[in-house]
Amino acid sequence: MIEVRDVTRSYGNFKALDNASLTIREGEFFSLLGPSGCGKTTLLRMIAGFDTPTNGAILIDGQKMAGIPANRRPTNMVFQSYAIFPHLNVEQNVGYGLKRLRLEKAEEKRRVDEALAQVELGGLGRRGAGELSGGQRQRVALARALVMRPKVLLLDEPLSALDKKLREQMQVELRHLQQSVGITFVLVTHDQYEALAMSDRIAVMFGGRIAQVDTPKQVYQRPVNRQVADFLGGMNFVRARIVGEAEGHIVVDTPGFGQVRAERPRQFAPSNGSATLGIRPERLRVLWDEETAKHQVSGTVVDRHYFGEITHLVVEIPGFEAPLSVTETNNFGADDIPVGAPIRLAYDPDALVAMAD
Ligand SMILES: Nc1ncnc2c1ncn2[C@@H]1O[C@H](COP(=O)(O)OP(=O)(O)OP(=O)(O)O)[C@@H](O)[C@H]1O
Repeated sequence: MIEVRDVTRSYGNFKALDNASLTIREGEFFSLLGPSGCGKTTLLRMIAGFDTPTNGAILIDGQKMAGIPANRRPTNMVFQSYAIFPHLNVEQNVGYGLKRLRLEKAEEKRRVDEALAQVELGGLGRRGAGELSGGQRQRVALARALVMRPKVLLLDEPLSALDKKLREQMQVELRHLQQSVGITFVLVTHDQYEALAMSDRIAVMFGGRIAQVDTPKQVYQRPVNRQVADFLGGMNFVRARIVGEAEGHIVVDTPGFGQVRAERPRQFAPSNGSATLGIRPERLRVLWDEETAKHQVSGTVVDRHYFGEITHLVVEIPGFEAPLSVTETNNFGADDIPVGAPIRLAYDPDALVAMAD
């Protein structure tokens, strides 16, 4: 288990990390997600022991890490530029870190073979580093870290150099690998899809602060504020007036959706009387022909963008301050709806999320 307790990292007056606290559980796939410069690499490097907190403490398995150098920590890091040695073959690259353990030759070979099998590179041990694809090089870098049998594997944007298709394939593989070896993975990424696809839990960070720590579904469906909602994908925002409060819920009124009961936002100051209501574009559904729904709004299509499997519609609704974005699959012909056409949209009130303003 990793505990980050009130950790700040300052450079002069600038705080790269500002009083961050979180707990990463044993065996968890945990991601640090946020835009460039939010402090995620800074936090990862401090867990690894490559950097030191200005204030606060980092504990691994209950032990304070202050003063313990990187090579004495139960962690191992896989870097973005997967720094494998070009003059060594795959086996030599993977076995490199084992040299200082002075194992018996047979034991060393057994561990290298095991690590290569874990990343599905068995049989490629004699290949030169220069004779590998990008995906294979990434696997060598992973094997090189796994061979040290760390309790925690730290990954700094490990897939960012790969093209989209390979990256998606490696995301699945990395997740399987983590489940089969059962060790804790901490991943730094600025790619929300990557974090959502792979993680047990995600810490979303902005400007050196941790905004939310939750499961992928929770951060996506129940973001604590607009910033988190926006970073994790498209979101329609509607300003709402708070007209009632109940246990764990609030009742809000909007000109467009009327009165709805919503889960009470976690970061919420009830005094100011207003909140923001959000709904994801894919939670609005086009109603065709005579179809009706209990909850629906009507408007006009003002723009349309075709993306192959889906179409993105922009819909103006009387009473709404901004047009709604709608993503609809092309199964029923959303790609043929003309701009200017009248349209009705169904929504589930449970898909509306109230956020602090
Ligand atoms: N040695 C340093 N001196 C001064 N400022 C630094 C130093 N290292 C990092 N910073 C600043 O701290 C902030 C956080 O950096 P960090 O590398 O943690 O961001 P990040 O979220 O990992 O971003 P990226 O995805 O671009 O790597 C940035 O504004 C960066 O410029």
